[in-house]
Amino acid sequence: MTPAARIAAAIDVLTDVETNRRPVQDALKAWGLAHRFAGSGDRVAIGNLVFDALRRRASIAWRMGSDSPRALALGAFRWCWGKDVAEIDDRFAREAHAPAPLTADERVALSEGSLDTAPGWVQGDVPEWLMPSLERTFGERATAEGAALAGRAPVDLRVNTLKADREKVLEALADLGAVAGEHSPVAVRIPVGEGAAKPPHVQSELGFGRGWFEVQDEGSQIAALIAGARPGQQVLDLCAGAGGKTLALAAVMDNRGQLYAYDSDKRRFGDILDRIGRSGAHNIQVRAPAKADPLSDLEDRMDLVLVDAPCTGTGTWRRRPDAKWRVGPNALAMRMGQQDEVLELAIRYVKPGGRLVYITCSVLPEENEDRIAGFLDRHADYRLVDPAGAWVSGLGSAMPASFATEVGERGRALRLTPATAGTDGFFVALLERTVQKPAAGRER
Ligand SMILES: C[S@@+](CC[C@H](N)C(=O)[O-])C[C@H]1O[C@@H](n2cnc3c(N)ncnc32)[C@H](O)[C@@H]1O
Repeated sequence: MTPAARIAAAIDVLTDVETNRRPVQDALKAWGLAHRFAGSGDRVAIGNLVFDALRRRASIAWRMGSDSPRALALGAFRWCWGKDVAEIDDRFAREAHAPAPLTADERVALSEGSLDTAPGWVQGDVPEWLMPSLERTFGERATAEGAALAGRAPVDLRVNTLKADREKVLEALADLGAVAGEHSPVAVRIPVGEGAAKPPHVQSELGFGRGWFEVQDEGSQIAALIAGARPGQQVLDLCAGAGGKTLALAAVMDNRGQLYAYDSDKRRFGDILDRIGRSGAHNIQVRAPAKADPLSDLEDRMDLVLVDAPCTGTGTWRRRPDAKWRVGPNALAMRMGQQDEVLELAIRYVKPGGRLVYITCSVLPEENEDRIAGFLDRHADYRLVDPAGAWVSGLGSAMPASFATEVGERGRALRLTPATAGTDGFFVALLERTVQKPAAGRER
């Protein structure tokens, strides 16, 4: 397919996403099934253009004076892929299956469209209703943080230290341009290309089948590394999903002790058993929800309970840009309720002196600092542990000061973002249950 025909296809896919309210991956798949002649390079290019258009939807719409699928695709080609109007005009005139020629208004917008007078939420490509929350989190940096969340994300791998070390993985993936991650000592990063560049398919590498590495954002790795799991401990991953953090914890525990992986929705386990098999971890028990409480034997016994809470996923907007424009106030309120609920569930299992680690992949204070402040108000027998010490023990380096976030007057938690850490957005609060009984009136 010609580049112009790919733009036409991207317009079709964006139209499908808009009119049928379809997830973008489903719309891309449907387009592929209906256009079997398209090669893999075409599919990647069309997908890249669609994702870029959604990442920068607000700023493109502002410059184009329209948020139609055509305006978004043209704008992405212009501002995300760096093509000028002359090239677009020329391609549309010459190439087969091109979209209709540019109108005079489109030509003006594409050559002169500017963000100089645009509000912060447009410049940062964030939903307008969330701007106050982002300003609460980031202050004056809200626009820049939003813009960083509107970029493309690299492919991050976590080296599985049960089977390999970082040197070995770097060597095996040298052809893909793999480099060591900046913070996590077990991170390998494959930088993302521009325009129509194909992302690496790391699952077809031999090292993947051998269990040498897993795909996991460096921020998610850091969350697991600072949680404080130790070999020989009893650990519960209460919101395990497909086991991304479970596997990272298993590697830290070096196959010693016991790790329980639970999720209230068994469909979320996905391929967790295959992943565990590949990883060489022998100390993981997966426990599925059942009529009789499947976790009752763990009460008051866990050294560590990890709560990787359900959240709006605002920290993963680079990877799921369509979710950015779909999330609304009701979804946020629902998540906050679930977060309180799962924290209340988690404390059943933490032993006196044990640790409760709360994680979200969100940057909204409503899901992070507010939830933890509320939790600490309700539970006098918990205190917040500063992440700087945990960072030193878990990562073997000093935590950059800008990664700390205040939880009211209660202490500090960790916040990572694409702008500050080059990772997805993550929040991690380390909570410790005191050994003493709580004061009267503040029972758990
Ligand atoms: C952020 S995802 C977990 C991702 C996973 N830990 C990983 O690293 O790949 C949150 C998970 O929490 C689960 N969940 C939500 N409420 C829960 C509850 N009350 N108890 C246990 N799991 C819950 C959801 O089903 C979902 O799979």
